[in-house]
Parts: sequence; structure tokens; C-alpha cells
Amino acid sequence: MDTLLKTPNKLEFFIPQFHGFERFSSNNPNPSRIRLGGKKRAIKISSSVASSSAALLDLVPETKKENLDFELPLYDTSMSRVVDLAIVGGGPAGLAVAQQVSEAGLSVCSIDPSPKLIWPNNYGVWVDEFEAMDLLDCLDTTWSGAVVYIDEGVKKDLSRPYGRVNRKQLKSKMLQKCIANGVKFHQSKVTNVVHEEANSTVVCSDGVKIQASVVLDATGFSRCLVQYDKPYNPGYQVAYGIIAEVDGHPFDVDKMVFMDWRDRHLDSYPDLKERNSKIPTFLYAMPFSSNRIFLEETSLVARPGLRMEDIQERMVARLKHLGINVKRIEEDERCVIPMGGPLPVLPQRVVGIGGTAGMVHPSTGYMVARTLAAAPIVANAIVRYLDSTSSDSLRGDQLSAEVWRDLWPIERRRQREFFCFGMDILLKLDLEATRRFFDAFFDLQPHYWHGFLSSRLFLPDLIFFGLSLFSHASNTSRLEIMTKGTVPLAKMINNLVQDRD
Ligand SMILES: CC(C)=CCC/C(C)=C/C=C/C(C)=C/C=C/C(C)=C/C=C/C=C(C)/C=C/C=C(C)/C=C/C=C(\C)CCC=C(C)C
Repeated sequence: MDTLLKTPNKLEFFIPQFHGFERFSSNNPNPSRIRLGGKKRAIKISSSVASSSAALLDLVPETKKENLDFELPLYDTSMSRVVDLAIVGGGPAGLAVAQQVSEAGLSVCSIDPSPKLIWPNNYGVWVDEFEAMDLLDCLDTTWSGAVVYIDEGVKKDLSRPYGRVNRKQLKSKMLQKCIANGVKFHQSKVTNVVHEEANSTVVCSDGVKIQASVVLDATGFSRCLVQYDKPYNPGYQVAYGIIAEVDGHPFDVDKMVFMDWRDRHLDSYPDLKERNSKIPTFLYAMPFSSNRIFLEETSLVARPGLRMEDIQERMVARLKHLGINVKRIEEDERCVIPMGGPLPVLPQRVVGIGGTAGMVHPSTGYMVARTLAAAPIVANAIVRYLDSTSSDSLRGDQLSAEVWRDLWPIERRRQREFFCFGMDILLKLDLEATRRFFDAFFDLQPHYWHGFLSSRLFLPDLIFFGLSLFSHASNTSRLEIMTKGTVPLAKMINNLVQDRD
């Protein structure tokens, strides 16, 4: 997973230029200095909120990188053995495929610069998504439901349980199974891959070369080996989050706060309020107890992405308004997630999964549950086509083409087009329009909004979903969807017509 992690220093250039991304926890001794913009933009910052923001960041501890206590069986570099599958990247996607392919008796080598490191991200999922994958034991906290604050007057109760992923437990469970199934590990970055007709050679930064029948790129947004051939112009989700010990907070500990679009906290900061009214951010919060809480100020999607300092200042103003006094920060995270954009070249010799394979939900930025659910599809395809006793047996380019086909069948590509259409509309909405949009969205039947967020609706259903959203929307919101959605709709239809199986 660390293959993908950008150090904050590497972020010191204009955000749309960095093509790899991943959420990360702060390890910069002076986080307030992190810049997402190459050139300082002419933005007025209220000095009082800026100094409170710096004071908050002073509470951020030096990062403790925690490793799991496992003895990992290492790949024997002295034997030039061809493994069935080499997986680059040991994040949730890579390990899930490693576990499942090795379960079928195939030889697997997992390559990652920090294979024992506990993933730094705070993943949230709907409980039903993890239940369907028998992963309930990998949630450390669950809430019976969630709330959405549309504005000061409208609050929606979502009766859908939500959970926080226990990263340590999930990684331990996957590693244990991988070890039991004979997966070998190699600790390094990967610099290149060279293909021959039947096998490929993965070249590592320590000079080791690993030969494999199939190479899987699971390096997240760094897109280490997977190739793209279209201009890269995604939207960016940007968020700043802290797990904090606080004197108290106003939220119900039985409900997580999925989205809080209220902006009264910005009344005393006209510049911040003005910017928020154009490109809004919301609070996402997981209250663990009355004095421990995860708080994340989030820009759902913007192009270019919002500056991190801007988000931090909005958060500080919000916490002050809510009367949340932060006593201690356990950990913080900055996250920039590219959303939408083109799919990789389909098919291609290196197989992909997760962020590298375009699997981030373009309208929400979520990925973990969808990727974990896709892991058996990729694993089963690799096992089936590598089986030399089967009539399906394939090698090289043909094998990769079949795996890509199973990962991105036409119905999934169409679904993604619709999600990109949704993202294109979200990109154009200011605060008031965003509120109207989500007011209608969360009034939909659960089948629709659950299905949309969890990638369970496919094209025919998505059309009914769109019509239903339209019928629930206020007249102003309908007009906004029509005016702002016409060009994206035409683009979607054009892409759908051109993409045939
Ligand atoms: C990653 C992670 C975990 C983290 C990071 C940070 C954070 C905290 C984040 C968070 C996030 C969130 C919460 C998100 C959420 C999201 C959502 C909810 C979203 C939603 C969306 C929706 C949409 C986009 C929708 C769309 C719709 C449409 C497009 C419709 C249309 C309609 C029309 C046009 C009418 C007619 C039609 C047809 C049929 C087409």
C-alpha cells in the first residue's frame, strides 16, 4: 500500500498534476505548511481562524507508523521460479486477491515496500456491504444509522447502519490467510514490468526480478503499471480529518454524521463563507463516545481540488461554533481522491484492481467495499484461465483480456458512465443547489439511494433512479439539474453509444 503513499512534501505542486493519490496520515513535522497549490492563490484568510487552525494542528502528534507483528514468508530471490501471480501493492485490494488466488493452490508473490504497515486510512462503510462479504468482524464501531443535515432547519435520519473498518483486524485477517496459503512476500517498490509471450518480469527497485504468469497492479492511485491513453482530468475529493479527544460534542453517539451542510459557523468569516457558498464542504463525523470523535471536513468533489488550508480553516470555525474543544489529537489524515476520469486502456497485459483500475465511485469517492467485492471476480478469472487442465486455459495477452472483461463488463462500464454524469452535475452545484440536490436524493426510496451509493444499480434501474430523483426534486432543483446536466447528459449518451461490447 505504501507503494502509493505520497509524502506530504511531494504534494507541493498543483493538485491536478499529481496523478497518483491516496489518503495518508500526516507525517509532516509542520503540517500547516502543506500546500496543495503550486502558486499561492489570492485568498484572504481571516487571521483569527488561521491562527486557531495552526493551534489545532499543533496538537497533531508525530506519526506513529504501526507495523503488524507477523513473520512474513519471503520470496526466495535465489530461485528463478515463475510464480502464477505477482501482485504489486499490499493494500486491501491486493491482499484480497492474493488470499483468494492462493486459496486455489496457485503460487502468489505480494510486492510492497511496507508489507506489515497498518493501512493509515479511516475507511467507513455501510454495514450491509461488509455483512454481504462476511467481514462484520472487521468493523470496530457501528452506528445504527446516520444523519444528514441539509441546513439549519432540515435534518434527515438515515436508517441504514454504518461502520468504521478496523484496519488492523482486516489486514491481520488477510495476512494470516495469505501466510497459511503459502503467499510469499517481497519488500520493495516496483519500477517496471517487461512482458514476454507467456510470462512477465516485474523489476523491483532493489534489483530483484520476479517472473510471473500474471501481474496485478493494486497500487491505488499511483497507477504504477497500468496504462492510460486518454487525458486525465478527474474531479478531486479533498478532506482533512482528525480522531480527537474532546470535552464534549453535540452529536448522538448512536448515529454517525454522514453529511452536515450547515454553514452558520462561517457567519463571522465572510471570506470563508463566500468561498464555501461557491464550493461547499461538509462535516463527516463518527462519534465513538461522548468525548472521542472522528471529524472530517470534506469537499465532495471539485476541479481543481480545494486547498487543504481552506478546508482546515473551515473545520476550525465549525468546531468552534459547535462548541467542540479539542484536547488531544490521536491521529490526523489528509485525503485527496481523484474521482471519475477515464478508465485505463481496456484490455492491457497488466491486470488492475482498485484505484488503479478506475474503481473509485465517481459520485462519492468511496472504493473499499466495491474493491473488496470485485476481488473474487479477479481472483476467480485468474484461477480459471491459468488452469492448464481446463479448456478455458489461456496465457499472456489473451488471459489478461479475459480478466479485464470480467472486471469491467459492459454493464459496469455503463454504470460508471452514469456515475461520472452524476459527478459532472455535482461539480457545478454551489452550496444552495447542493442542499436542494441532497434533499431530494435522501428522500428517494432506500432501494435507490442505497443502490446508487453501493454500486448495485445498473443502467435500466439508474434511469428510473434519475427520474425518481427528478420527481422528488424541488422545481428550482429540477431546473438546475436540467441546465447543469444537459451537457453532461449528452456526453454520457455519446460515450454509451460509442462503447459497445
Ligand atoms: C474515501 C473516504 C471513506 C473518505 C474520504 C473523505 C470522506 C469523509 C468522504 C465522504 C464522502 C461522502 C459522505 C460522500 C457521499 C456522497 C453522496 C451521497 C453522493 C451522491 C451522489 C448522487 C448523485 C451524483 C446523483 C445523480 C443523479 C442524477 C445524475 C440524476 C439525473 C436526473 C435527470 C437528468 C433526470 C432525467 C434523467 C435520466 C433518466 C437520465
